[in-house]
Formats: sequence, structure tokens, C-alpha cells
Amino acid sequence: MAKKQFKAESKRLLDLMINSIYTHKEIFLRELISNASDAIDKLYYRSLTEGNTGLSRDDFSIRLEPDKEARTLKIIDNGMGMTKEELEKNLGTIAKSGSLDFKTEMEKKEDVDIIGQFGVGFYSAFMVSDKVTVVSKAYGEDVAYEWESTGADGYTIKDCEKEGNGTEITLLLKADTEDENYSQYLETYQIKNLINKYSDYIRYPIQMMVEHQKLKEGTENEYETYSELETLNSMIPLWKKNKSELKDEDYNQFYKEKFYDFTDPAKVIHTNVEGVVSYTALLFIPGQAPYNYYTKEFEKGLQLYSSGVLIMEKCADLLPDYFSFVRGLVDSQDLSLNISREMLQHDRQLKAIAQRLEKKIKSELLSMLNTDREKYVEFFKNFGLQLKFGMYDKFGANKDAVKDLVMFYSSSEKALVTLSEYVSRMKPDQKYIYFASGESTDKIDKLPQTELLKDKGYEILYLTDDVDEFALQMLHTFEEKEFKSVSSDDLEIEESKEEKEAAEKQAEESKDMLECMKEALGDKVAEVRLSQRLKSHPVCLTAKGGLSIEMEKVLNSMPVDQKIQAERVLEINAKHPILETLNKVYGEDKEAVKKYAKLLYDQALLIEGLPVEDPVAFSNAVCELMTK
Ligand SMILES: Nc1ncnc2c1ncn2[C@@H]1O[C@H](COP(=O)(O)OP(=O)(O)OP(=O)(O)O)[C@@H](O)[C@H]1O
Repeated sequence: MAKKQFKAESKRLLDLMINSIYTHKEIFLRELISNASDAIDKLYYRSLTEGNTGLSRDDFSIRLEPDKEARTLKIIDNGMGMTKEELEKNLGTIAKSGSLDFKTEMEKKEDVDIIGQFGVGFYSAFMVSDKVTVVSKAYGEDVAYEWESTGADGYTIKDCEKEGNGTEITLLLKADTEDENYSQYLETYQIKNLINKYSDYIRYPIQMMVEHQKLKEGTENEYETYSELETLNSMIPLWKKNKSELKDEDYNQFYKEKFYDFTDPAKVIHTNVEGVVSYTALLFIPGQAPYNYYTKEFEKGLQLYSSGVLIMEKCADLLPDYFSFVRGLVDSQDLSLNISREMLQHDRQLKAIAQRLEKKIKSELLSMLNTDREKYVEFFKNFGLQLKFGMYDKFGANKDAVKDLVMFYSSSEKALVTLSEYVSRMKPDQKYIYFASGESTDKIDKLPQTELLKDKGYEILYLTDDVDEFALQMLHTFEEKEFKSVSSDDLEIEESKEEKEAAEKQAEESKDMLECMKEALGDKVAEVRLSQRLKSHPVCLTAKGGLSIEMEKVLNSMPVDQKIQAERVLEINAKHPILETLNKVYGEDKEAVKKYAKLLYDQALLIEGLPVEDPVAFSNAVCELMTK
């Protein structure tokens, strides 16, 4: 059976092409400039391979000519140009890319960086134009041709006059509508803007006559307008320059201009990778967290360039969430682009780049930690919270990637320390990494539960962010050491045999009294017991099981209906005179002990920073005691 070819409804296809591929109309300029750059590249390649053409890189340029009166924008290049056949083939066949053919045929990968590959970019001109006219003269030919089209209705080609080789494209812009302002593409500032955004690193100068004002000679306040040919693009991307040529100031200035920051970056990472996927990355760790960093509005991502042309403003897939603070860009020639250049066809290459970047960022941060502590602490104050979120997020899937980077305040060092530093200072028989949670380091430092541990010389990590305890719980252990809250029921610190026996004896003696207290408190607590961990404070509240009182506070502060309660334990200081009083009163008046139980429970709540359930009853009970 003979195979039949598909037919296409070319009008419909062109319409689809023009209106459905791109989300932003403004990219038409990027596409036409990329074509001009390709045309120049082709001629430059020829000059390299054929020799004696008398052409050098400096002879090439791309010109833009907006004309408000005629409502036209011209894009002119002195590149390879097109013959009549090429005009037919390339601009008359949808999805025919002369550039791709050229790239495939090219023998050597000289200093040429062809951008086009799909054969559709040109048609984006119709998103903003009613009519497109292309006048082109191929290099080495005598005749020029004019191709003209108003879009879906087809095109015409005729002979015409043109000086020199190259292509001149004239766009007759559409009339403005309520939703769309096409006139903006004739404004100098907008053209500059678009070049800056998408085509800043095209390797040939993109030039335009720009009007300026100057003081009229011989006058003091009379101005006159003059025009000057300006190059709008910076051409050589900073990241393509040799690292040895670049100074800190160059990077800092580039960062501040490109990413609109006032502060110098804390760290610059400039890396060139050759391999299965080759790329250059220029990354910055900001010196300060952006004002919206910890809000929903903040969008992570790196700029993505392919052959110097901006493909994506914020490519989120290049950064893991815990490094979302990193700004910068990646430039790679090896990406499989989607036809609109807005998305990537395959994310395999992207994933490979992302993985390497993640490793690189981590190693740079670790080196900052080891060589410039002050700077790292400053960095951590800005972005540490994000790292800790990263440890907790996705059920701890990334905990190993960040655990070496997180810091907590240390009771003994009075500064931020890493987990590995804590472990290196642990006592030989110390089983756990101790931590205490609270609103601020000052408040935690005053917590009764921390007293004994500090007294015995144990270091405690003070957790002040809501996520901290959850993050540590996700981590579970660090260098095989488990974490233990100072409020958990058994701290397992070393006790002498005598201390142990004395404690057991005391507990036995007070058993009935403690049960009576528990009865008075009902469901509020799971247990009332004596505590050896307290020093000067009479009581404290601790928790049994996995949920601590701090976690209870955090969970209950979230906007959900359900209230969660930790299994609370009221601990009475075994060394405090209050125990003697309680035992004495218990012998005389059991009802009085019940009242004391409630009072002590309320005190413990206050110390813990929790609300007293019935403040009036509490205040009355205090008064009653005073007036006894
Ligand atoms: N200014 C130009 N000078 C010479 N040839 C051009 C010019 N503009 C377009 N062409 C030719 O027309 C072809 C089609 O251009 P078009 O922009 O549609 O696709 P492309 O650039 O090849 O690919 P892409 O869709 O990836 O941009 C090009 O491949 C090129 O051969």
C-alpha cells in the first residue's frame, strides 16, 4: 500500500503558530534578533572557513529602527541574507529551519553559536504586526528580494533594490486595543528593556539611534535634542569571561544590577562544568534576605540561558527549596528546548544540572562555615530558617543534605553552633544531644528544666524557631546520637548509686500525696511526680511521649480547629522545701493539698509560657494563701 503524506491546513497551522505557542507577545523581538544573530554567525563562519572574504567580527551589527509616524519597527542585519529560494523555503514553509540545516552541516564547532532550530520563531512577528516585509540580499549575490505577508493569507515575493548583503525586516505594528499596547514596541525605553531582558548577550552589537538632550551652546538653560547610535546589549556575558579577569567588584556590580539588590552578595559561585551536560553557572548568595523571602509571594529559581538568550526568568527546577535563597543564572548549550523556548522539552539535562548545583552550593556553604565563621553566621541568620524547613519538609527527605549546615544557639558557647560541633564536645558518657525550646534564648535560659543539666556541665541547644523541634525530630539522630528535650521524662544523666537510692526512697514516701495531687488535677496531667532535675524552682511541666509542650504550642497556633495536647507531667522539685510542706499538709488536710496541686499546676503553666485556664480562680487561690 502506498504511504500517504499528512496534509496540513496551512492557514490554520500558521494561526496556531502565531497565537498559541508563546505566552508573551514581547518575545517576537528576541526571536527576530536571534535570527539576525544566526544570519551573521553563518556569514562569520563562512569568513572563517573560506578565508579571503575580507570580513571580520567587528564588521557585523544588528540595527533597530523604530518609526512612530509610520508605526514600523525595522530589524536590520548585515548577515548571510537569503536568496529567492531560501526566502521561499525558510519563510514560506512552517517549521523549516535553515539554521538547523546549517548547524547540522557545519563541520567544525567554530566560534559560532546558532540559536534557531525549530523554524517557527519568525512567525511570532505576526503576534504584533499586521504586515511583515522582509528585504533580503544573500551574500555574494547581486539581486535582492522582497517577501511580504499579512499573515495567514500567504505571501508575495518580488525583486527589489537593496544595498549590501543582509536582511531588513519591517514590522507594521498592529493598532492598539483595550488589552494590548503595541505602540510600546516603538518606545526607546521598552526596546532597551526587551534587549536587556532577552538579548543582552547576543554576541554582535544591537544598535539603535537614541535621542538625548544637551545644553545648547552659549546658553545656560536651553536644551537641544541630538541623536546618537547606541549599542544596547552588553554582548559578552560576565559569566563567559575568564574568572581570572574578574574582580569582586565586577561580580558585585553585576549582581546588584541584575537582581535589583542594594547589598553585595555574601558569596559568589562561578562555575564552569564540562561533561554530559556542559554549563556555566553564576550563583549568588544574597547578603540580606529579600523582604518577601519568607512569604508566599517569593518565587525561587535561576535564570536559564541557552546560547546567551534568556529562556526562562525563574527556572524553579534548578534549585531545591532549601536553597531557594540562591540567585543567579545557568547558561547551557546542551538543553533541549521546547518550541516556544519557554519550557524545556526534557528535564533530564535540567535535573543533572540541578543535582550538581546543589552539591556545589552545599560545598561552598560548608567552606564558608569552615573558613569565615562570622560570614556564615550572618548568612545563617538570614537564611537558616529555610535550611531548617528543608530538614523537616517532605518528611525529612532532604535532611541529610542540610544537617551539616544548620546551627542552634548553645547554652555553653553562648553562640550559634553546628550539630557536629555539639557532638564533638559531648561528655564521654553522654548519650543524648540535649535541647530546650522556647520563645527566646533568654527565656529558655531561665527554664527550670535546664538548671540541673547546666549545673552538671551539659551543653544544651536552645531552639527558638517554631520549626526547630520538628526538624530535629525528623533528623532523629546526628552522628548516631539521639536528641532529647530537657522536658522529656527521663534525661538519663549520670547519677550516683546513693543519689538514685535517695530519690527512690523519697518517691516512695510521697507516693500517696502525689496520687492525691494527680486526682485533683484529673485529665490535665498524665502524672504528678518528684523531680531530681530541678534546682531552685518548685515545679515544672514536662511531657511524656513524642509530643513536647513546645510542639503542642506550635501546632495549636495553626489555623485548624483541632486542639492538640501533649501528655503533661507535673514535676515537683524533690529538693525544694515545697515538698516538705506538701507532705506535711497532706497528713493534716487532704483537701488543702488538692488546692495546692491546682496552684502549682498553674504556676508551672506560667513558667512554660502557657495560659492559665482560670486566671480568676488562680488569683483567688493566691490571695487565700496570703490571708491565711
Ligand atoms: N534575518 C535573517 N537572515 C537570514 N535568514 C533568516 C533570517 N531570519 C530567518 N531566516 C531563515 O529563516 C529560517 C526560519 O526562521 P525562524 O525564526 O522561523 O526559525 P529558526 O530561527 O530556524 O528556528 P526557531 O524557531 O528555533 O527560532 C531560519 O532558520 C533562517 O534560515
